[in-house]
Amino acid sequence: MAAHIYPQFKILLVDDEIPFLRSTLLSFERHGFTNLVSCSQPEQVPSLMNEHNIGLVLLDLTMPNVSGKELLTWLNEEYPDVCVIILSGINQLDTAVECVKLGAFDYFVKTSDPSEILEGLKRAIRTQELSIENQALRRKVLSNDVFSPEAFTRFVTADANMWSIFQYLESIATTRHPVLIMGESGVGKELIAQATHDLSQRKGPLITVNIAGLDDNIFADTLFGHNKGAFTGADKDRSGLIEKASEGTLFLDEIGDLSASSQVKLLRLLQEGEYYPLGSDKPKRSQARIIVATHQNLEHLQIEGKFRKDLYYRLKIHMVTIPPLRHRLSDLPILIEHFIKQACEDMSIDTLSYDNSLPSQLSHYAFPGNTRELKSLIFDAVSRSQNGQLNKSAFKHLFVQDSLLEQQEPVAIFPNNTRLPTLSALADQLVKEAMNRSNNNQSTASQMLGISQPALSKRLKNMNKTGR
Ligand SMILES: Nc1ncnc2c1ncn2[C@@H]1O[C@H](COP(=O)(O)OP(=O)(O)OP(=O)(O)O)[C@@H](O)[C@H]1O
Repeated sequence: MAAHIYPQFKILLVDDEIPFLRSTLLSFERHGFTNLVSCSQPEQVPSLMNEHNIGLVLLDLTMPNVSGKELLTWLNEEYPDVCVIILSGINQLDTAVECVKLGAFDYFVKTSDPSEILEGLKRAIRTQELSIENQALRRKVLSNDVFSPEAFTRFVTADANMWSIFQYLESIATTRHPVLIMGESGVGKELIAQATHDLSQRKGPLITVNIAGLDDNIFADTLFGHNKGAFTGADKDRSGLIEKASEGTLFLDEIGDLSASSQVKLLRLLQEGEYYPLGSDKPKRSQARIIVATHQNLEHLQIEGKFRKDLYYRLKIHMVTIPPLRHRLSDLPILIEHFIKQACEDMSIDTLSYDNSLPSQLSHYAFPGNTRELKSLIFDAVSRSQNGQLNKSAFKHLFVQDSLLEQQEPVAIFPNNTRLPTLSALADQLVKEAMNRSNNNQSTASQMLGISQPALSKRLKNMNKTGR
């Protein structure tokens, strides 16, 4: 199988000592750093920098013709975005300090423990990756475009916040860092994971594992596989899902349910890129990209001691929170339309017409089950429909709650002994709340408030003018 190319930019090794160059290249390759280029003649560096997409340079200090310090100064001026690590035969503090002042990212003595040099290499790669992602993000924010909208076609939305999330996901889609997707149940996290995988340009598949209910052994067996004889019944070697996802993405759903010991295994996988099949003491390397999702608040779980802090911080390098449907009310009309069409196609019936006021009627409902709930309501309504018209009886129970609310005695929301707000202050508050809930969509907010859109617009202008 062809080795996975990592990192996304090239690492250039410059050293006139050819045996050291060879052994370093071999060691890097063995540890999964395969995107390498090397040279033993420092005067070739400018043309190599020109030819390749180099993000990191490892530089020897003492070389004939051009010294490492001269090259370092040149690189810093010509390629300020490139990270330089000095690998020197000299163990002198003042030389190290001087190199850092000249712009080196790190300094190692060649005789250092190889694992220290590897750790330094990983740090430099991480820093470069984050800097590349930041630049991509900045470009996205400035251009305000989603370049591959087709990746998000399955996630139907007109919501501005969702488009910002798409932009963000697009800019980080090709990195190796994990992505954490948060949001209430049914908001579409799995669709977002799929879109992120589609954008990642990875050749392999998206493999989904639902963590909920998996104990530590089943988690390890499912993900990492086992060797023959690892436990009773393990009559042959079996590879885990992580291997199936090696050229692609592993999506771990319901990550908040991961047991404490499984959290340690996942952390090791993320930190070292390594895992052990059950019954094996030989680690295997994994190149799979990890995406995780949860409907729980991971930060709270971490504060309560139920989720490891180090794992949480690893996972949240790239994090998105999908807003609940009740905060994306402007999506209701297109989602209703979309699900009616989908249901009619599934049930092989002609598309149905429906009452225009349906989105605004449904906008009063909180949708605790989010888009999944809306989808099943619409499918239910379509299945009960006749005569080309959507049957609204499937929504009746939602409206009953509203009419009950209207019949109820008003709840005392102002304590007896406090001053009442004026009518206009209260109206302003209501307007702000409706704008908030509708994500600043005036048409949806006006429906919630029971006034026309021009009336709301006028009110908002007045509030702005008077600074309310
Ligand atoms: N914006 C959307 N457009 C179209 N379909 C959607 C959208 N959001 C969710 N759905 C549909 O709703 C259902 C639930 O979505 P999904 O499984 O992605 O949610 P989830 O957030 O992963 O839920 P859970 O937390 O329960 O795993 C799916 O059938 C999905 O296709």
